[in-house]
Formats: sequence, structure tokens, C-alpha cells
Amino acid sequence: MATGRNHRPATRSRGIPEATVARLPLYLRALTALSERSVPTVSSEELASAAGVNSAKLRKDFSYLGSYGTRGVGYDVEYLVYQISRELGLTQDWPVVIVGIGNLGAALANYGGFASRGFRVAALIDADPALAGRQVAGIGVRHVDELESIIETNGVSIGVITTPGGAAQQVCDRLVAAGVTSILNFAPTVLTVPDGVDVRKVDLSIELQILAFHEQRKAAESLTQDVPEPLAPGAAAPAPGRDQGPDGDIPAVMPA
Ligand SMILES: NC(=O)c1ccc[n+]([C@@H]2O[C@H](COP(=O)([O-])OP(=O)(O)OC[C@H]3O[C@@H](n4cnc5c(N)ncnc54)[C@H](O)[C@@H]3O)[C@@H](O)[C@H]2O)c1
Repeated sequence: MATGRNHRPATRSRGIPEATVARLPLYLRALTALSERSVPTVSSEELASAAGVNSAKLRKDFSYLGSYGTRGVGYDVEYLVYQISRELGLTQDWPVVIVGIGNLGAALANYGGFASRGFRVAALIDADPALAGRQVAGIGVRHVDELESIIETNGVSIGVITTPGGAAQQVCDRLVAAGVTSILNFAPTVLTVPDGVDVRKVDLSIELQILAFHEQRKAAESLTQDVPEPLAPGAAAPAPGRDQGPDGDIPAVMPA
């Protein structure tokens, strides 16, 4: 048994590094916004800035996709949306199940952003018999006894776990045994999965703890520093804030 992706190489099929894969959704989000405004082309600098990524890194990332843009014109927005969507496997619909329909599970079920990105919530599953049949986000909650048949009937390969930590491994084992090969885990538990199963872990409290660390450091620095001189005309502006997510040192979503 392996834990999450720890035993996987750092590159995906066709040699695309994991770090590039992690940035593709950032490009896609920025490109989708441009597409919605009917912007036909974008320069690497503009797109890098919109995605919060360094432009040299962006050009390198796009070279893995075989996309080099046109000098003086930039990248074709619609074509890049298609290319990145295809690379991420988003040109097909992915049915997902959410297991544990409490506060968080219900909030995720109500989030419209999954369906609009091709992730259809096929079922909501909970162990509480009192919840079975109750409508959440227009979907009837199913009892966990039905988990295996739901996975099989709907061809589900992605499961979201929002149960208490103590139930997460058991839920994960059942999902995997039923055929799920990708897990998004919100529970505060390190999951053990067989090779071939991908686990991504989301923990907002870890993100807050990292922010707390930086807040503490900034507060300590401001205590030790003199009041800064005002900027001379033409002087460089202060450096922007710390990188966010996959382009920097703080992942927004962590491997398990
Ligand atoms: N990752 C994050 O950033 C983050 C943020 C908030 C909460 N959480 C975690 O998400 C989980 C859910 O939090 P919540 O506030 O929604 O809790 P909650 O108590 O409101 O909901 C948990 C639900 O899971 C169900 N459940 C319990 N055991 C189950 C099992 N074996 N199979 C199926 N369903 C089962 C319960 O009946 C309940 O409906 C917790 O583990 C919490 O720590 C994570």
C-alpha cells in the first residue's frame, strides 16, 4: 500500500511535470475569463499576470503542450482553452460522489462551480439514516449502504470525502474497492491508498496557519524596522505579495 501520490514520479504522461499540471487550472481560469469577454488573443505577460504566474514559467509550461504562441500576436485564447481543457481531461464529463453530507458536504454540493467545469455530482452519500432521501442542492441523499452500487451504476471514478476524520479511511477503502481511482479528501486524515489511486488533500486550516506564520513574521519585522523613507520619484515600487498556490511555495491544494 502506498500513501497518496508519494510513490509516483514527478511527471505525468507525455512528460508534463506535476508542477505544470498544477498551474494549468490557473491558466484555464484566467483564459476562461478572457474568453467570456471575447478577447481573441493574449500575450504571455498578460496571461501570466492574470493567472498569478511568472511569464517565463508560463512559456515553459505551454511548451509542454506544444503551444508557442505567435510573435507579436500572442496566444489564441479559444485554442488554449481547448488545449488545456483537453490536457486536464475536461473535455469529458466526470461524475463525482460526495460522501459525508454535513456542513461541508452540503456546501460543496451547493457549489455551482463543479458542474460548470464538467464535474457532475452523481450522488450525495451519508451514513446517517435520518439524512437519506433528504434533498440537498436538488439531489436526494443516499445511504452509505448503497455506495458500491452507486459507484458502479454511475461509472464514478472521483470521490470527495467530507466525513469526520475517523470515518475517512474506511470510506476511502470502500470507494477504492468499488472502483474509484481519485479521491479529494477534506477530512483531517492521511489516507492510505493502493498504487494507481490519486489522493488530493484540501486543508483550509493549514492555509490559515501558513498565513498566520507570515502575519507573525511581518509583525516582528515592522517592530524591528525603522519607518521607511518615502519612495523617491521614479523609484521601483515595493515587491508584490507572496506567490499564491502552485506557482509559489504555498500549495493551494496539497498532495495527500
Ligand atoms: N479541509 C478543510 O479545509 C475542512 C474545512 C471544514 C471541515 N473539514 C472537515 O470536513 C469534515 C466534515 O466537516 P463538517 O463540518 O461538514 O462535519 P459534519 O459533522 O457536519 O458532517 C459530517 C457528515 O459525515 C457523515 N458521516 C459520518 N461517518 C460517515 C460514514 N462512515 N460514511 C458516510 N457518511 C458519514 C455524518 O453523518 C455527517 O452528516 C470533517 O472531517 C472536518 O474536519 C475540512
